[in-house]
Amino acid sequence: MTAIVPAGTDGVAGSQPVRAGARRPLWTAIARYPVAAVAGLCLAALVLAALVAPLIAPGDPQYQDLSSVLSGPSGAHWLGTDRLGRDVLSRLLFGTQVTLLDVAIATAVFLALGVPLGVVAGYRGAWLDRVVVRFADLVLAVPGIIVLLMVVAVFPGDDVATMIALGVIGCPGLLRIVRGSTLAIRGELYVKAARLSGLRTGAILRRHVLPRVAGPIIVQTSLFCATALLAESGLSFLGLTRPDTRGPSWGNMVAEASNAMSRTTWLLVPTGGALILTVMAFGLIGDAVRDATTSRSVAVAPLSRRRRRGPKATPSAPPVSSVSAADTPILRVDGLTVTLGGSPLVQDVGFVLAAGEAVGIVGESGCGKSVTAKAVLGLLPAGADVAAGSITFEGKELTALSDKELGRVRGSGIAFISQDPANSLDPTFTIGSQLREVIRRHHPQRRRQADAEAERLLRLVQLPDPRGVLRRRPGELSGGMAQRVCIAMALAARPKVLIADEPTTALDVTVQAEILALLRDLQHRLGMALMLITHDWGVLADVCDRAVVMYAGQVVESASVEELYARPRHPYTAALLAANPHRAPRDQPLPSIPGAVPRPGHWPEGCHFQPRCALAQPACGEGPIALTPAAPRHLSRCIRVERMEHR
Ligand SMILES: Nc1ncnc2c1ncn2[C@@H]1O[C@H](COP(=O)(O)OP(=O)(O)OP(=O)(O)O)[C@@H](O)[C@H]1O
Repeated sequence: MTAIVPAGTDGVAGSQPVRAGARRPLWTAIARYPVAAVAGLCLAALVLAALVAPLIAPGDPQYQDLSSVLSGPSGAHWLGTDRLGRDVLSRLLFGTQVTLLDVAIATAVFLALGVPLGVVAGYRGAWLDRVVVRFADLVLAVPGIIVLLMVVAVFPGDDVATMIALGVIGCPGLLRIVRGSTLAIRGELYVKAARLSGLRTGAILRRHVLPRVAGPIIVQTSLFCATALLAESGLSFLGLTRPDTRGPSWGNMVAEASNAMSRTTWLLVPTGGALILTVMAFGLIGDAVRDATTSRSVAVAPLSRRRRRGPKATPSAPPVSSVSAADTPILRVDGLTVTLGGSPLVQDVGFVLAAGEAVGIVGESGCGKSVTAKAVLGLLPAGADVAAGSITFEGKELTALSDKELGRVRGSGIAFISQDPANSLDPTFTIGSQLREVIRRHHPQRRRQADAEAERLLRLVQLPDPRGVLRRRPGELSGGMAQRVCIAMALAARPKVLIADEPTTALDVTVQAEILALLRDLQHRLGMALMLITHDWGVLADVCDRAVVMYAGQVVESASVEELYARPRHPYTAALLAANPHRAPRDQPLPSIPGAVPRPGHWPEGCHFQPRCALAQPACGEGPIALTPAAPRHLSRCIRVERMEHR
């Protein structure tokens, strides 16, 4: 057995952070680009000038002083006058109002279509994604200028209609970028962890997805604003939008200046300069946000994109019984077969978990341990389905539940902790914020109460300085601390079953021992059932009461841990135990099992282990072998079980 070091402070407070540096807020990151900051200030000044134009403009923009036409800058007219003697500064200020309002309309439509459609398509996937992508392809395929001219023809002089059309034409670019970013974020472990902790889709999108796609959205928006500004000016220059008689815009001021070009070139300077500077400001802000978001992602290191959410499990066929009776089972898996593309990933898997019991699922890599856990959580990979069998939690059939109902069970009934704590937490938010949200999701309460509960949970998982930890971001925590926070989050809803998928794999040895001791302690104190996935017999012996051994998608043996250690009744268990470094004689080479676990779709007929088994005989390959009692509360899937007894 592995010696467990009592939980202490080693590897908790003193360990090195998992990632260097905390995630900087976007605005702080942008502030590092002075040119962009100046561009931002210029834009802000422009918006302010547009808002207060009636107060600061020297005169009426339409007032004609025919005694002073085409005059240059003077004390009376700071920016001169046009061909009708109208004050250029006043026209520029009022024109800013019109032009910026038009740009704002187009941008609002661009954002209102691009962001929600992109996020929903990327997050939901399936048919919704296909419909949204087809819509984007369709809009992209239609030449934008033709659409704009058609709108201008149908709504002559209506700049609002033209700007709405511009927003629609521009949105597919944004939609595709947001969709792509959301697709990547959806696969992140912390999004999966948020789903497992029972957070609603809206809350996940708001808290975990939108902040991460904000950078690309701002970049695209600033570029679109520049395009909309040029398009608006171009169309009004051509006289295709709002006529000059309804007030100036930058476009019709440029048109006026070009008509007077043969007499003076000055008229083009104020409006042309304002246009160029504004387009440049949008571009510079876009560049700065892009650079800032890139450097932020580099600072926090790429997150893993491993497991994706699968479709809802389909109701199963009648169960094939392959489990022993146990005291008040809280979780019961019976005859479970999961297929992917018609080929089984796990087959006829059965086991029970009694309330307050710790059961270990053990086996080599690729035997189906994680697929079984994902089936229980209703989070199978895309394309995988429960083809047969039943999974009941407190007597409720989970395979028949809707996504929403399963969401309620996840987190509050069955919680999950993964092997990758660092990536299970959203790097953008503080630990306090993430923990508080999960607490309030399951038990609505005031923020102050939730803060106190968060602190209590961090104390429960033996984190020193819980208040300090609540203020930190995941990047500032060591691996051991991050796993303790994940455990605290899993416990927030007071679950009855905790599934831990190799929870110590990513941690160093001392911290591994501390986390295992913590899990065992919590399981006893809270009376929670624990399903621990591991390939380490030492871990199993330290934490679990019973073990379920899996090989090539099947349960091949299940019994109490002591019984398995003392009297394994399946050659695979015996071979695994013999290869266990904790039990092997020191001065002899460690025995290994010849060959490798066959991949799904390549399982042999009959016993899946027989090609690697020293006891195999022709009958082992003749047909399916059932999991049958080999001793009281001891099941084995082997027809040579008697031979095992006499070894
Ligand atoms: N999304 C997927 N697509 C295709 N095959 C998959 C997928 N997920 C799992 N599998 C296959 O299913 C089998 C069981 O995988 P699973 O992850 O459950 O194994 P495991 O026993 O948990 O191994 P490990 O200890 O390495 O996590 C493996 O052969 C794996 O390649």
